[in-house]
Amino acid sequence: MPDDRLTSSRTTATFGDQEVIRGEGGETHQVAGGDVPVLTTQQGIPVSDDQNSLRIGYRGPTALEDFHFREKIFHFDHERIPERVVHARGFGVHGYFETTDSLSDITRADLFQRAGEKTPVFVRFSTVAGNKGSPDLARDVRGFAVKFYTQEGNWDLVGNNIPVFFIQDAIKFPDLIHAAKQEPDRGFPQAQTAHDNFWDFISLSPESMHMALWIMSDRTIPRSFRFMEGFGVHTFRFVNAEGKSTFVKFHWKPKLGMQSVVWNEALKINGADPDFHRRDLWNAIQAGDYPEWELGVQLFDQDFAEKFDFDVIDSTKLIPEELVPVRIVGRMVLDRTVDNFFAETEQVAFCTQNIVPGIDFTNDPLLQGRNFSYLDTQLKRLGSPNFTYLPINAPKRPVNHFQQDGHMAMVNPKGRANYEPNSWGGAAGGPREAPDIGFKSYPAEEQGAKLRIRAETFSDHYSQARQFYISQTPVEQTHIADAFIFELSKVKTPAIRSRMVSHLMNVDDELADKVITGLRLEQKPKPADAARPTRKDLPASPALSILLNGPDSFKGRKVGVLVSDGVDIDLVKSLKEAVLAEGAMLEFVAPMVGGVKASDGTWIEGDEKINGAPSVVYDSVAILLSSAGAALLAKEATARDFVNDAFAHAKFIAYNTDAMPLLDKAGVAPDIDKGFVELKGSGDAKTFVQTCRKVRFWEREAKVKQV
Ligand code: HEM
Repeated sequence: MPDDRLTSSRTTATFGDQEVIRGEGGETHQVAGGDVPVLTTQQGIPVSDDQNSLRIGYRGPTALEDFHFREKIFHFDHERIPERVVHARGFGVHGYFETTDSLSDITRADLFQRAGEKTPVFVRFSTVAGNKGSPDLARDVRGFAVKFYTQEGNWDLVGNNIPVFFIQDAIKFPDLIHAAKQEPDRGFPQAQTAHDNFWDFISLSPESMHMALWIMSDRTIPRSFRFMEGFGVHTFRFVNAEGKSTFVKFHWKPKLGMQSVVWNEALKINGADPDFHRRDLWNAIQAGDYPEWELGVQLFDQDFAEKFDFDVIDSTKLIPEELVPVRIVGRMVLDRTVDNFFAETEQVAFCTQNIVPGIDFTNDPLLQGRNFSYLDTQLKRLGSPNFTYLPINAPKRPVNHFQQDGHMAMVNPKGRANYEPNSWGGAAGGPREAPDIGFKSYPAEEQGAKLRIRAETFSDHYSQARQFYISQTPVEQTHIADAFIFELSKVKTPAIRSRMVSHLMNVDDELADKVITGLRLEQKPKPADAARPTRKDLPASPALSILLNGPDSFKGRKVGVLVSDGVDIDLVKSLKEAVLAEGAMLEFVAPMVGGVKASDGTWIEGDEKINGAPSVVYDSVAILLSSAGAALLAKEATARDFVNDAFAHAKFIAYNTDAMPLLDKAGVAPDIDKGFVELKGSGDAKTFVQTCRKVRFWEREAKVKQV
C-alpha cells in the first residue's frame, strides 16, 4: 500500500486554454507524458515535483539533503560569465560564404580556390562600449566579426563597420576603452561617448581625428545590421602557392545597400525598442529574407604601398576605393538564427590570430597587439583553455594535437602518445607535421634597433579626416556637425569642447565654424598644432558616403500602417500587395492590439498597439483611417507623435483623405510636401512604394531642423 504522504493531494484547474494540476497550496504542476519528456536532474534522475523544496512538515525548514533544490540553485548561481570587456552586446547568426571568383593566383587559402564552393560561417554583430544590456541604437562602432569554418581550419575576420580605428598602437587600447566606457567614479554614462572622459582622451590624441569624423557620421547609427558595410580594417597579406605575398584589405558590401537612421530617431528607438537591431535581424531571417553581403578585396603590392600617401600598416588610414578598386570575390548569406543565444552568441570566441594557410599578418602595431589580446581575454571569459571544443568554436575539420587536460577537457587525445617525437609509429604515434600543406609564416625580412617609437609615416592625422568629410553629401555633413555639437554639448568642461574644435579647424573650416556656432563658443580657439599640415589636395571619395551608396529598392525595409475601424479595405489590400511585391515588410499599428474592423467588415489583426510602435521603428508610414478613426486618434498623443516623428525624420508618408484630421492635429497638414503620397485608389500604393525607394525625403530635413 503506497504511502499517501509521498504526493500531496492534487486537483485539476483550467487557465484559459491550459488544463493544469493544482497542488495543495494552489501551485501549478505540469506532468510529463506522451511527447512531453520527463524532467530530470543533471544526473538524469527523474524529478517528481519541481514546485516545492523538501521541508520538514508543512511549514518547516528546507532540508539540506534536498539535492534537487541545491543542484538547481547552484547551477543558477553560476549562470553568468564575465561579459566581453568590449563588444559585450552582440547578436550572432549562422550562414555561409560562397566563393564567386577564385583567388588561386593570389592566395593558397583553401576557401578562395574554387568558385562556387561554400564555407559555413558564424557572424556576430555588436556595439563596442555598452554593457551587455545596453540599447542597440547607441552611437557606436558596430563589430562585424566573421568566423569561417574552412577545410583548413577556422579563419576569423574580426572587423568593424568602419574601415579605420581610433588608435595606431594596441598599447593605447586600454586607455581608449577606459575613456569611452562609464566614468569610473560614477559608473555612467553607459553606452555613449557623449561625456568628458571620452572627448578628453580623443582631443589629446590627434591620431583619432579620422575615426572621430567617422563616429560622428551616420555610420554609427545604422538602421539595421543588414544595411551596413564591414571592414577588416588592417592591411593583411595573401600568400600564394609560390610564396608570393600580396597586401589585402577586406570589405563587406551589403546587397540591400547602406542605410542609417537620424540621431533624434536613434534616441527614440532606444526607448521604444532597445533590441531594435537584434529583433530586425532575427525577424528577417525567420521570415526567410536572408541578408547578403559581397566580400571584396583591395589588392596591392609593395610598390603601391611605398608610393601611397600614407603608411599601409597605420589603421587610422584607409585606401580609397577609387585608388584601389574593390574586387568582389564572394558572397555571404546569413540564413539561420541560433538555437541558443548563450551557447553560440555568448560563447563564440573570435580572434585575429585565427588565420589559415594563405593569409598572414602585417606589422600593423594594432593588429599585432590584437593577436595577443583576444586569446588572453577569452581564457578569462570562458574559463578554460578548452573553449575551442565548444561546438560554436570548434573547427569543422578534424583536429589532432597533443594538448590535453585543463578545466572541462572534453576531447583528450586517444591512445598512449601525448608527446612527439615518439617511436610508437602509425596511428598509435598520433599526428605528425605536414611541411607541404601546413601554415608557414610569410618570411618578411625584418631588422632594426629595438625602439619604443612611432614611425613618422604615421604622423598625418588630419588629411584623411578631411577627405572623409568632403566625400559626404551636404545632408551627411550636416549630420556630422550636429553630432559633434550634441556630443560636445554633453561635455561639461569647456576647455575640452574648445580643444576638440581646435582639431576640427585642421579638418575643415566650415565644419569647425558650424560646431563653434552650435556650441556657442564665444572664443574661437587656435587650430591645434598639427604634426603634419593637412593635405587639401586629396580628392573626394564617393564610396565613403552612405547616401551615395544607398539602396535602389525598398526591399528589406518596413512600412508601419496606422489603421482604425472602418478603414478602406481596398486601400489596405493594395498597399499590402505593393509592399510585399517590393520584398518589403508591413505591420499594422492599431489603437488596440486585437485589431480593427475594416470598411467591409474584414478583421485586420494588429501587429502592434499604437503606443508600442512609434513611427521611429519603421522606414516609412501609411496613415489609413476612417473619418471617425481619425477624429479619435487626433486626440491620442502617441498617434500625433507617430505622424509628427515620421515627418520630422524625413520619412515618406502615405495617407488617405479621411486621415487629414490627424495630420492636422499633428501639425503637419500645412507642410504637406513631395514626401507625402495620397492614396486615393489602389494604383497609388505602387507609386508610394516606388517613392520609398529613396528611403528618406531629405529635402524636408532642413525645414524641420532649425537648431
Ligand atoms: C581595428 C581595430 C579593431 C577591431 C576592428 C576590433 C573588432 C572587434 C570585434 C568585432 C569584437 C567582438 C567580437 C565578438 O563579437 O565576439 C572585438 C572584441 C574584442 N576586442 Fe577588438 N577590435 C579592434 C581593436 C582591438 C584592439 C587594439 C584590442 C586590444 C589590444 C582589442 C581587443 C578586443 C577584446 C579584448 C575583445 C573581446 C573579445 C572577447 O571577449 O571575446 N580590439 N573586437
